[in-house]
Amino acid sequence: MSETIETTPSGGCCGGGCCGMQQQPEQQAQAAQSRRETKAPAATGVHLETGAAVPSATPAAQAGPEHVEEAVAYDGILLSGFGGPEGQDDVLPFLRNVTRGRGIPDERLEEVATHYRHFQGVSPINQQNRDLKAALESALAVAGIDLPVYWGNRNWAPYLDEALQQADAAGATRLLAIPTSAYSSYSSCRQYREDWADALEATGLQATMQIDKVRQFFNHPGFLAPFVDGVRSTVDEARAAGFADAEIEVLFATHSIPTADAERSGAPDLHEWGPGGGYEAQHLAAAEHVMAEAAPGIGWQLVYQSRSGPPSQPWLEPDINDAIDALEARRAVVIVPLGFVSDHMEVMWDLDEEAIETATEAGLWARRAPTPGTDAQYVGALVDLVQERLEGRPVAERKAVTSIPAWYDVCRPGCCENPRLGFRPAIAGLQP
Ligand SMILES: CC1=C(CCC(=O)O)c2cc3nc(cc4[nH]c(cc5[nH]c(cc1n2)c(C)c5CCC(=O)O)c(CCC(=O)O)c4C)C(CCC(=O)O)=C3C
Ligand SMILES: [Fe+2]
Repeated sequence: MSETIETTPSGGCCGGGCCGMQQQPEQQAQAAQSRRETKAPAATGVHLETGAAVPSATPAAQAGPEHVEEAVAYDGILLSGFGGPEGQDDVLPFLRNVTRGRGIPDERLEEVATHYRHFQGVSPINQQNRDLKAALESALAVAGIDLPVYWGNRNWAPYLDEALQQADAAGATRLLAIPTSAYSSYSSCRQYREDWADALEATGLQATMQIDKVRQFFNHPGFLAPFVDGVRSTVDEARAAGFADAEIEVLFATHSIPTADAERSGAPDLHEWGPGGGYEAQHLAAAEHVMAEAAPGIGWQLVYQSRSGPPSQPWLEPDINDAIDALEARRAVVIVPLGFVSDHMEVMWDLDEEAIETATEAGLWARRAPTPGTDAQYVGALVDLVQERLEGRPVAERKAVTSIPAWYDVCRPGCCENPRLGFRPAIAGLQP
């Protein structure tokens, strides 16, 4: 860990306020106590700036109300995507769906629409999810799990409502949902849970259908394995192109979110995350693991992309383009789309067009590593997440890497809420 930390300009556990450094003693004591009582996951290791040992919680998670350790006989899997347009006519209606209730001005939508227009209005995300569904179906069959996979999206057809209607028509009453999103935040966790609740209401299935969700899987080894492979081979490509290790920088890119959302991400009642909340901590832990496996000793940072919202509103930083411009001694950058499970517009535009252009203009060699997509290791991780819930596998035996143990099956109260958008009921939480 320390080797990675030394080479990490903005990476590491917190960049300032993490680990209780900015908390009042009373808050620290309370947080420490809740850690003891609940044996909650917490970062372990050495504080970046002070070098002091970070108080380590239990190395493996222990079951609490947020964990389900009993076997459940599910009737099907609800694969849940973001959704994306598949033609020019879909673009604006899709963008209005995504931003409904948020007051995002039309000029901003028009601006985002140009990214889609550039690709004939087609995002690859729906085809990625069709392929993922097919791969998941075969992998489940190979594992001897006889469950149908229903696929529905939050923001474009096929919608979650349709998937629930199909499941209901087949007689299903209990589904295990898989979001195509690995981390904790409003956009990547709570909003899925709210949209599942909405879909139950819209279809009138509230009383007859139960939806649970798999844990956030940012630290499942099968999810991270394609990133390990991608970093290893892209760093090798840079070396083959003649760059010394000290000239290579790995940039782990994820979606920026408002800092106000970040603070509420990832069970904030149980953890002393830094100002970037559980969202940032999970990404840092995942990136540290990937680097330790794939390219120990090479410099890396966590960077953010695709910021929107008014300039007055703080979002997580640094932006990937600013980070590229700030690179001094580096001549080659490896961009890793760590925050995303498949290719989609934010990968094709914000990374492959914009970030690569920024790097090229700065005279840097730049390549992007692949997203997991339908990599067999990632699909295997999804099968394992289903299997652990079917069998009620004890939390301590679940597969998890990084300094954070296996995440919760049931979200903590207040987890990933978004006060700007107001309260909406959600499934799979200790509070609705
Ligand atoms: C954390 C996160 C993920 C990763 C987790 C996950 O995968 O769920 C993600 C994924 C995606 N985001 C996507 C698209 C969009 N996201 C938007 C807006 C926003 N995303 C946010 C966050 C995230 N987004 C936030 C905080 C906003 C601002 C809204 C606000 O005001 O709070 C907008 C509106 C326009 C704009 O604001 O740019 C669009 C069109 C697509 C589909 C791309 C395609 O079609 O190929 C995907 C996979
Ligand atoms: Fe987004």
